[in-house]
Amino acid sequence: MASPKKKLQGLVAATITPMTEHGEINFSVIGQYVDYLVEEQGVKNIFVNGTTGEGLSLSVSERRQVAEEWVAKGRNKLDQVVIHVGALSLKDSQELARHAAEIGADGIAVIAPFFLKPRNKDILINFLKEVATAAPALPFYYYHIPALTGVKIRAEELLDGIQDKIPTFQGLKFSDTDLLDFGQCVDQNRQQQFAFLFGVDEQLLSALVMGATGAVGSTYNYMGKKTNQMLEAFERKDFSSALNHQFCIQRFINFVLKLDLDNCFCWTPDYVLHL
Ligand SMILES: CC(=O)N[C@@H]([C@@H](O)[C@H](O)[C@H](O)CO)[C@@H](O)CC(=O)C(=O)O
Repeated sequence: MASPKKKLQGLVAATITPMTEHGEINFSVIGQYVDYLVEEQGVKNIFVNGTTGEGLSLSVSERRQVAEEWVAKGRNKLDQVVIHVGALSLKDSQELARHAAEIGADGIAVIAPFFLKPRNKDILINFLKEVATAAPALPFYYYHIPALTGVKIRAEELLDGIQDKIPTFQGLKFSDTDLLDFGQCVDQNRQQQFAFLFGVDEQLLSALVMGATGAVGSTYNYMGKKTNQMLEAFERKDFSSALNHQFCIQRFINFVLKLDLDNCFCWTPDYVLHL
């Protein structure tokens, strides 16, 4: 079984993929980006090529290069670099999983295929297993984001017996607001050492109460420091302060939502600069 250096916990920034004005990846800023996360935001884990990183809009070649650059620039600075390798093509996904292992990533994550969707848990597990098998030494995370994939198979159902099928399964990245499903994932797997990573930044405090062990999100790129204050308050059982931090984060996110930005889905620091 894959054994990570240590369990993935705390904040994980879902990184933006920096682009030039000509639509090419701007590799030159990734080193500075790592330093910014670590030094200014106190965030030492990253999730690359996910939703925020627009991994599914990049070519396989671009995804490989982006992953390589983050791993290289994060070496000896970041704790863990998880690469999202989900794709509609199983072969692409397997190639990206193998590549993540070769370059020394700390884990891989996969979303459900979202065009010809798996009709049930077994079909989805089989797909995930085929990808996980391509990187047998890497911790594997399932990335549950039903609002975007349209795959509504409950995470709780998926996790039932998952390590029998996917021995490298290490945790769940849960990007959904269904706290019943999330809570039951935690409750029914207390004997396991899974990472339960919540992905709705504006509701993280509720998920901490349910047993989240960490969080993956876009806003930790620039509100990592603030969110870390909330995690610290929660840890010392100062729930009033934790709630104040969460409300502050919510006010920001609510403000951005009200901007009604046409076709803008990513939560980039540009928004912050406009505040
Ligand atoms: C749909 C979406 O982009 N969700 C974000 C959240 O961090 C989200 O931006 C935040 O909660 C604000 O709504 C993350 O769950 C996505 C994520 O972790 C990723 O980029 O892979």
